[in-house]
Amino acid sequence: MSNVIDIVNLGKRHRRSFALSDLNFQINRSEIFGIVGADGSGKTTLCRILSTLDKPDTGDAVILGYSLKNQFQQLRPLIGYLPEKPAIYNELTVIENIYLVADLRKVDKQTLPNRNSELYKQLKEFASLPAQELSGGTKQKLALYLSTLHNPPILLLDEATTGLDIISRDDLWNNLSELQASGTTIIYAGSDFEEVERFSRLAVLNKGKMQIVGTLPEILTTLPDNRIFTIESSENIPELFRIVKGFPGISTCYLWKENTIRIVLKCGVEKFNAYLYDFLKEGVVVSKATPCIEDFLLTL
Ligand SMILES: Nc1ncnc2c1ncn2[C@@H]1O[C@H](COP(=O)(O)OP(=O)(O)OP(=O)(O)O)[C@@H](O)[C@H]1O
Repeated sequence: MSNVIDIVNLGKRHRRSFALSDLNFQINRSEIFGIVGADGSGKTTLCRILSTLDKPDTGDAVILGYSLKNQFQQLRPLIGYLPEKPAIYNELTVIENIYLVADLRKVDKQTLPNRNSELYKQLKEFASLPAQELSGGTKQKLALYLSTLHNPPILLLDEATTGLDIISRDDLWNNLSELQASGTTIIYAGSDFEEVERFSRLAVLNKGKMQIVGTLPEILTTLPDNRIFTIESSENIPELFRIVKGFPGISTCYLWKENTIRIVLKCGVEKFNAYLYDFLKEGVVVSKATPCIEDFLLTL
């Protein structure tokens, strides 16, 4: 598989501290590639650099054969970017927003119905509606259309499904799958861990550093499979949480669902069970769990 993005020693300084340091990885053609990390891990900074809006302070990325640092003008038409807060003119209608961006991108308006045609069809019924009257999901569809109407081979999205309901999310992902099938390379940055299964591969960022790159199963195999457990109880979860957290062999401990705590242990479960038994005689169920991305991120 050929790579379309080759990131080499990439770094970005904000004031005195590094928001990104020494990133190295490749993204292949037609991947849906995830950039995953906690808030503040550097996802937006990386998206802004890859979309040519910001320049790196160290290193470079070669995108479709062009240097990000030295040839960003040639790169701009090849990249679509859907930022966390898309630039949509609320007072303008859907079609006015589309025409405005078409003019800026020097795209012939006659060709618009053939560009990302399925999405165009979906938006057509709202053509004369001011953007401010659109639902969240339809507004995000408009934002996606605006960022792809110049048919970029690379599309970057930052937290694109945040705040959307499950139906709008699925809709957006269907649109992205269609773009991928037509050859677009998609890079999706987000902190919603439910989305990770949609990525062909992902890079995990932690405080601006690249922690790991791989498929989800590859990343999860780095976790100690026999040391991840859920603890369920029908009562006083905050007190149970405090007790569990006090166990010296805990690597990670977090609230998983309303009445379930999830843990990653540094030691065998027997020691943990013995510790727990000293505090609570009954009503607590400890079960082995299948590793998930949250276990990985919270163990960092
Ligand atoms: N313009 C800026 N000036 C100074 N510091 C900045 C600037 N932009 C980002 N930072 C800092 O850089 C780090 C990375 O921020 P960034 O927004 O890239 O992270 P993120 O993973 O996208 O977070 P979030 O998910 O909250 O948007 C943070 O510590 C942030 O405070």
